[in-house]
Amino acid sequence: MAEITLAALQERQKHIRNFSIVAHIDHGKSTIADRILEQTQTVAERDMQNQLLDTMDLERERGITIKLNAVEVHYKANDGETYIFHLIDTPGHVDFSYEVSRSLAAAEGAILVVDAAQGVEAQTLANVYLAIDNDLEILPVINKIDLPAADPDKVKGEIEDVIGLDASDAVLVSAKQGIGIPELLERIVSDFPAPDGDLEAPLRALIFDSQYDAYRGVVVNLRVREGIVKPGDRVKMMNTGAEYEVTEVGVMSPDAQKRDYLMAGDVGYLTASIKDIQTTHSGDTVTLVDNPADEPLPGYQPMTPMVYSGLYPSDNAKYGDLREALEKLQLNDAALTFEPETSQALGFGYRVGFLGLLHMDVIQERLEREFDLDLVTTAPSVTYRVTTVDGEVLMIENPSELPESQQIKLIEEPFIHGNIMVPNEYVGAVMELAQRKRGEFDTMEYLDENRVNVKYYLPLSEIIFNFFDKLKSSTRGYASLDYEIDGYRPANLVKIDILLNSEKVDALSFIVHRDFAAERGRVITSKLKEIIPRQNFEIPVQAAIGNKILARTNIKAYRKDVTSKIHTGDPDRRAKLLDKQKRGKARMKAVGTVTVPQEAFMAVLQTDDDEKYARGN
Ligand SMILES: Nc1nc2c(ncn2[C@@H]2O[C@H](COP(=O)(O)OP(=O)(O)OP(=O)(O)O)[C@@H](O)[C@H]2O)c(=O)[nH]1
Repeated sequence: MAEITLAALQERQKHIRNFSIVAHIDHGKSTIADRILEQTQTVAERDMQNQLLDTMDLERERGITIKLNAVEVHYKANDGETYIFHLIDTPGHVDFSYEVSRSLAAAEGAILVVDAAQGVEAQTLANVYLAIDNDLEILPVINKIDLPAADPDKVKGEIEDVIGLDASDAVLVSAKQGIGIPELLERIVSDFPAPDGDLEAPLRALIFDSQYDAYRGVVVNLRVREGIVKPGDRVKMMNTGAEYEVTEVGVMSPDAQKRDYLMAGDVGYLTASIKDIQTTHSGDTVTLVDNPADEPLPGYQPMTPMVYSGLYPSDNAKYGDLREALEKLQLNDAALTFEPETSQALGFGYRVGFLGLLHMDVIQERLEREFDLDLVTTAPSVTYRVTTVDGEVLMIENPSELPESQQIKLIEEPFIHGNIMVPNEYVGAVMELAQRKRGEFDTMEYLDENRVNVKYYLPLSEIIFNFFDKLKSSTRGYASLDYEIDGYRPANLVKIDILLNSEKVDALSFIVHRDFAAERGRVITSKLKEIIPRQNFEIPVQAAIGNKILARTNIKAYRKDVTSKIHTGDPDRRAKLLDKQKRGKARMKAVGTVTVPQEAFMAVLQTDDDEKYARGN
């Protein structure tokens, strides 16, 4: 370390380029990242696989990026110099946009990828505005120019008209065929600025993510803004005040590589035998104990969860394990929030806040896979704002906690303002759907001669449940949606309780608009009848508002045991089915006298038109 001069470090800093890739989902971010890794020989050809930066199994299986990933790449440019790129891949789905904003805070530039055949979509806009808000230099890239339907000139026009960015010299790329990647690499060098943090200032490094490693403790991912950090330094987390001695620093390339130091401009990781996960928060600033900075860097806006759901271990003895798992996951997912809750039906669990249903799905699956837990999850709910007759204002995250109707003066629900981008011919279908979901039309803007941005105000509860799937199916996949929260609006809402064998099951209660109550009550009771296995006595299933029964059906008593027989000769298939049964059984909960499978808690999400869709009407 001693022989490295300040001038050498400054020279190195001039060769750093930190950038992120933003795009609408499926426009090709991960494929472009793969090509960059390949052409800079960051990964040997034999180790190359698709979606290299999507390291979680879940990401590969679903073909989506969930987590941001930062990787260091060395590129020898046409000017003969070698540049250090820190490439930060980000997710495209709206549920994960907080990951996008975190990665943008670590970069100076953003590659904006737009599909040459699809053009600008809703999340293209949302993500590029995040980049513009972060003062990043933006380099437009038009990808998939190999497609027969590609129309790069039209897409350039859209980038200029809709986003207001000069796209005349956008890089034309086919990530699939490797076309345009050499030009893209040169443009990264010429268009993006080098970081300019003061190397001699006290250390200030922004934590943008972290993971828990059983051996090394918390691995902190950071962007060094000023100063230098190296092993042996005593560091301090400026917000939590915790102090540690650094054991290792390094970068991901794409595997972890130790370094002697990280300096202003670098994006890398640090370990310090941090076992207490509560001390390390994304958005906190790391400084040196001996030479501390005066002020922390601006952190991140805390995320407000959009949906809440109850998570309960199937086996009550695993309650402590669930808490530990949630704490560890929170380290890696700053948007996850949770607090203890109890349910008469399900016992001890947690009310967990998510950014959307995909986020919920991902968290649930990570808890089950990475922490080996079997969970029962209750139907997701938005947060309702209730004003009582006494003037008290309550935020209700759990429908079963809604006060009795005579105590309620006003119930309000969250609304969103949505941009729905769609070809002309589907505008009618979009409006019909939005109207059916209690939407209020705002305005409509033409993107070009055959595409429109339709703007609606809609209840968040309708959006998170199944609006997006409906939107896709009624526009043959052409519509894209992005939204932001637009505050609370009063609504005529009621709570529906479900009774099994005349006992109220608190975990099955839900809140719905009064106009849809009777219909939903009917759909749900018949759905529960299908899902809940027969037992040796008849089970009445009822939906009620207060004492008023809306719908009722009966689950007949069984006559013989049908579950024990599996009619298949194939031993593999038999083993698989048995395994499924075992897992299925683990996810059942005995509620009073009735055994309720996990699916039943999600039946609430079914609406009558789901049934119609399922029947193809
Ligand atoms: N024809 C063609 N297909 C491409 C090209 N680039 C990517 N694709 C395909 O487009 C699909 C989406 O690519 P990804 O790289 O996973 O997209 P992404 O933007 O990273 O998606 P998320 O990570 O889920 O947000 C994949 O099926 C790719 O094979 C291209 O240049 N040409």
